Amino acid sequence: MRIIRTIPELHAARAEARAAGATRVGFVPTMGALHEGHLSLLRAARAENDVVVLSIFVNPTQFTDSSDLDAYPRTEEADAELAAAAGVDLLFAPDAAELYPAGYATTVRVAGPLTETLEGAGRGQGHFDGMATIVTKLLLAVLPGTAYLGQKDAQQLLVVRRMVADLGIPTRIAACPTARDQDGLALSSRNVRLSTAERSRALAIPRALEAAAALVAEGVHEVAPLREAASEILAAADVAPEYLAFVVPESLAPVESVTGPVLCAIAARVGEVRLIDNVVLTPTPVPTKE
Ligand SMILES: Nc1ncnc2c1ncn2[C@@H]1O[C@H](COP(=O)(O)OP(=O)(O)OP(=O)(O)O)[C@@H](O)[C@H]1O
Ligand SMILES: CC(C)(CO)[C@@H](O)C(=O)[O-]
Ligand code: BAL
Repeated sequence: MRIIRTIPELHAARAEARAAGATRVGFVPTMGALHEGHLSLLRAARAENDVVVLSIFVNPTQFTDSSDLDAYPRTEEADAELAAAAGVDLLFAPDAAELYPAGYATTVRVAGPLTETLEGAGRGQGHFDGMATIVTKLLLAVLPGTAYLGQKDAQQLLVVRRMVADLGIPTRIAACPTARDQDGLALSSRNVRLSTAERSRALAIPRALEAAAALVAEGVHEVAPLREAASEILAAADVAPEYLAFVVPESLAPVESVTGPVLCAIAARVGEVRLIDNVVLTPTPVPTKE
């Protein structure tokens, strides 16, 4: 595995690989502090490509809360070991000056409801502006055929897909399922900042999602009772959601009943740590009469 710090070096490594006959380039963008969720993305990339590129960059422009940026875990050495073991060929780990040199002045903005609601409302428009900008820059630096993103950040996935389509970036965006700990908590780099007590309270988030999914499986399709059941579980753990949303997965428009796939998404602060998770609810088919 080669560790690469600059964009020209990355372009050269890419050209070298292509000259050697490696045509399929898979890319996994991350902010590091790698966990099994990231590794599942790398496995998907490894299975489908000749060259796997991983980027690790804690992008300052997508953090709208400076204490969140300061506290973001950074574990570069352990990350490099995990990446090499996962079969990464090129680890792109630039510093901020490489991606935002003096005089940098360009922002990529995906406008409209995809970025105004949920995470956009909670973290501010700057979050998705910073994310879209860095993902564009990373895609241009890596020029991958496929980029692998996690469904845990469902809204990010939608925003990236919109942006790639709008800008005509020739990269397929592959969505990978959310990897969870055995107890159901979605893996997240921020989980290391939870105390033991906070971590057990945080379990209310996947349990609330599971409760909504279980009710749908039992044939409850109105959102009101689903919301009530999920809210009760969160409240019992003293977790106040920033949002508990039931929305159309492609448009994020709110729904009142589950007549097709519905994204149920939660953001909640547990102690100092803001966590997100989601599940797609699918209505049970109505049995047809003989
Ligand atoms: N549990 C998970 N399962 C699958 N993919 C994940 C998981 N957690 C993160 N990812 C994906 O990994 C990529 C990099 O995410 P990132 O580095 O922000 O990790 P993270 O653990 O989500 O961090 P944080 O939750 O602290 O923002 C994103 O595409 C994200 O959706
Ligand atoms: C896609 C990403 C690497 C851009 O900084 C980040 O938002 C993340 O880790 O999900
Ligand atoms: N996991 C999405 C990137 C972020 O939290 O900023």
